[in-house]
Amino acid sequence: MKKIEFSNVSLTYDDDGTVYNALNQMNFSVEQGEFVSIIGSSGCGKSSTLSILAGLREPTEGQYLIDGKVSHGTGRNRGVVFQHYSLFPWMRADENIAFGIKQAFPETTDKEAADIAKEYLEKVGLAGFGKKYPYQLSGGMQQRTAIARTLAMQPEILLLDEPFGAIDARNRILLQDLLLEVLGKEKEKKTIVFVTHDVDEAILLSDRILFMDKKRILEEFEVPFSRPRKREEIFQSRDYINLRQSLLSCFFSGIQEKIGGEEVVL
Ligand SMILES: Nc1ncnc2c1ncn2[C@@H]1O[C@H](COP(=O)(O)OP(=O)(O)OP(=O)(O)O)[C@@H](O)[C@H]1O
Repeated sequence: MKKIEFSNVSLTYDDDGTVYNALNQMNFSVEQGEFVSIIGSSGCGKSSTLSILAGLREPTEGQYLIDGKVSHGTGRNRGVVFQHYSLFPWMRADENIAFGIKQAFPETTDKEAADIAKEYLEKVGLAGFGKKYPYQLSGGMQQRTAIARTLAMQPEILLLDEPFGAIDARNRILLQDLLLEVLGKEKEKKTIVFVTHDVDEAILLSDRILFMDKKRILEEFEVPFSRPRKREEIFQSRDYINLRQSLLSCFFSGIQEKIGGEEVVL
């Protein structure tokens, strides 16, 4: 069943009278429970796509459907994690999570919200860090907290906009593995749209990868690995090498046109 459907979505930004077309007649869909990554060069419109899906912007033309119904604005069925951790600096980690829970489920008591916050902190490997303020946590720990907050709000759809983009290489690996582990344990399988520049990250995490350029989806690739996944096994397989090569070719295929020359040496 289609959980998300983008139908001829265009988006223009009006920047003080200068109109810029960021998305052009974009079409794609995501199945219920599917993990889809969107990759593409900087400025191709990935974040704009996600902001429409999150309900933070409305398409200028076209529409998007969730569960078969045209959607507008934000909603409890969607949770977003951004690259910058977006925690409230004046709240402790557990309070940040409990606040999210109370926003999503206002009927929850303070005690229930605190218990759920504790449970989710444990899930992301931060048991014992609930009383810390964001400035007392590393970037990776802050992002774990942001992921815990979003998951604790129990969205059906998880939207992640380069969530590990600001994390160092070692912690990035730990967080990718953690995300796979945590998602694998959720009762309901989430539908996920994940924006990244990182080809390896997209292959490791996704069921399908959409390559974006020229303000729309240009190609899509099925990721042929079963779950649970082991990074070492995947990265040594022939399928991985072939898929990686195909994705990199997408990135480089327009490069002559972009830099304006015939003689490109890579
Ligand atoms: N608020 C805005 N006003 C005007 N133009 C914008 C605005 N936000 C984005 N754009 C432009 O729209 C285009 C798409 O931006 P978007 O952030 O969606 O790309 P992206 O693929 O996510 O880029 P990156 O990978 O660098 O984050 C870019 O050319 C950007 O400059």
